[in-house]
Amino acid sequence: MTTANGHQDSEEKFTGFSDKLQKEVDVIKKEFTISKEVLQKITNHFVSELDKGLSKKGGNIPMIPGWVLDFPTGDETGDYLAIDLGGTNLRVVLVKLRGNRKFDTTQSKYSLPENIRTATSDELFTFIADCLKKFVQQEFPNGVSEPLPLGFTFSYPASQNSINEGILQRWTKGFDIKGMEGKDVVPMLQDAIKHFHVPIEVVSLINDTTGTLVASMYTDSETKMGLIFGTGCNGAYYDVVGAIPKLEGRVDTDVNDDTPMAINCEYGAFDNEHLVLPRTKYDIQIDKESPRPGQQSFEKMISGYYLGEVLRLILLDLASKGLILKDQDLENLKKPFILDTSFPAEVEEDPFEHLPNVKVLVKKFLNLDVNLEERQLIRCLAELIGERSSRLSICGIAAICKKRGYKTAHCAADGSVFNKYPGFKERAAKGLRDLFEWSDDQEDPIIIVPAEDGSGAGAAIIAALTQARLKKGLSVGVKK
Ligand SMILES: Nc1ncnc2c1ncn2[C@@H]1O[C@H](COP(=O)(O)OP(=O)(O)O)[C@@H](O)[C@H]1O
Ligand SMILES: O=P(O)(O)OC[C@H]1O[C@@H](O)[C@H](O)[C@@H](O)[C@@H]1O
Repeated sequence: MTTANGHQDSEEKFTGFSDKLQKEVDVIKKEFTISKEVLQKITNHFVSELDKGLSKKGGNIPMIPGWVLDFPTGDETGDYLAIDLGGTNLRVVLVKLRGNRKFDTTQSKYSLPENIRTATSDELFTFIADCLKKFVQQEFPNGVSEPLPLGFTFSYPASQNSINEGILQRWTKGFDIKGMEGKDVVPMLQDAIKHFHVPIEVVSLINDTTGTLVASMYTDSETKMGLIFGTGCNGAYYDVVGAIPKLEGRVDTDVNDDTPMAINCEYGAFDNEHLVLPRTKYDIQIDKESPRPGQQSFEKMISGYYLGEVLRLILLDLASKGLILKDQDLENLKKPFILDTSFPAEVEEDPFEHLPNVKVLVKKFLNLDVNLEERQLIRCLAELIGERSSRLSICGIAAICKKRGYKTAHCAADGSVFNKYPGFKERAAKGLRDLFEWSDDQEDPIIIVPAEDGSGAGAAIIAALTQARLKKGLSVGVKK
């Protein structure tokens, strides 16, 4: 019975799905559940793919040398600007490195304009330069005596022959700005900054995971990798130059086999050849309808840009079979990407048995009225999608540990899915325990910890490391 305020009263109990719906749920549950054995199989293939990415021949995973050739000491100092062009926001950060593993940051966050994913490159860099101009005027009202050094965090796969270069390999996360793939984005930013007469010099281009790695290492020397679970997914770690065959003969004389080299894995591209990941028909449809079909297979199953879309496709599928939402207007449900990942996240956070918050959420996002059975279904699907994302996400972590032989590690993670998706942290830790078969009575030797601000402080520290190398006449890229 429904009470006056539209909520189910406490008498009504959920007694299970109808037989036909239960059958569908059982199939979906099987497809979305990742067993320990499957985790282990995926991870072993992941290790060989990381190796392949560093080979001269290459493989699915780009494994991009990031030209960060030193570990942070924690004593770097100075004022640096950083910008972070992510999948959802542009952040501008002023970082004051204090040394002694301490830094302060001031930041402003600007939502990316709605159309930015398909705008022109001029519009993108004008938007960025305009945000920088506003920020510098706000933070330095009396102007600056010399151009501010800037670390540019560019969260897309960009090849680098040096630290101040970034040739966009391909767009990800639904971006499709023409004329930028294959081009160096650093001069594009520097030209826009000059055009707006902003006193800034772009010193380095980094990936947000490289920044996360370095910033977290600055404050925690146990850090072994930097990870992002946000709009997209990715990881960075330090290898050594001698273990990177594709760099053979390409480095300067001041670099030897033991020199550290930060690697931006770009592992969202893992298994583009579809050998091990258990893709469902919903994953296949998302890939087919994306601007870059065949790319970022791993990312499209686990990251923030897509989790809401997976849920939408399943609901639409079950509605089209007449199992749910009968006689309702599905106009909104038919709109791609109408559900961002905050939707399944908030569904999972509804603490009440009758899921009243789910009712409100579905009305708000989809303009649909859902009964108790449909609310329970949405909850069940959100949990399956969230659990699959968390468990698959640890395969990249485990693969880096196996490849580098790390028996213990602090894995520094950032991004809204890691920070805000309910249960992500616990589910990921459980996935690592399952995969490595650690006994329950021991402390987890490999743990995922909250990262420092990689795309802000990390970019600044890398700019500082780069300036220090240049001052000593050391190389910051392939030999001239
Ligand atoms: N409560 C939430 N739980 C999980 N994911 C969320 C939540 N809110 C937003 N998101 C997702 O997080 C992504 C934004 O990630 P974030 O790390 O904040 O930005 P960026 O990826 O640009 O660095 C979006 O895809 C969004 O759908
Ligand atoms: O911080 P975001 O926007 O979620 O990005 C995470 C990852 O998203 C991937 O799509 C990019 O190729 C990576 O470079 C990036 O690190």
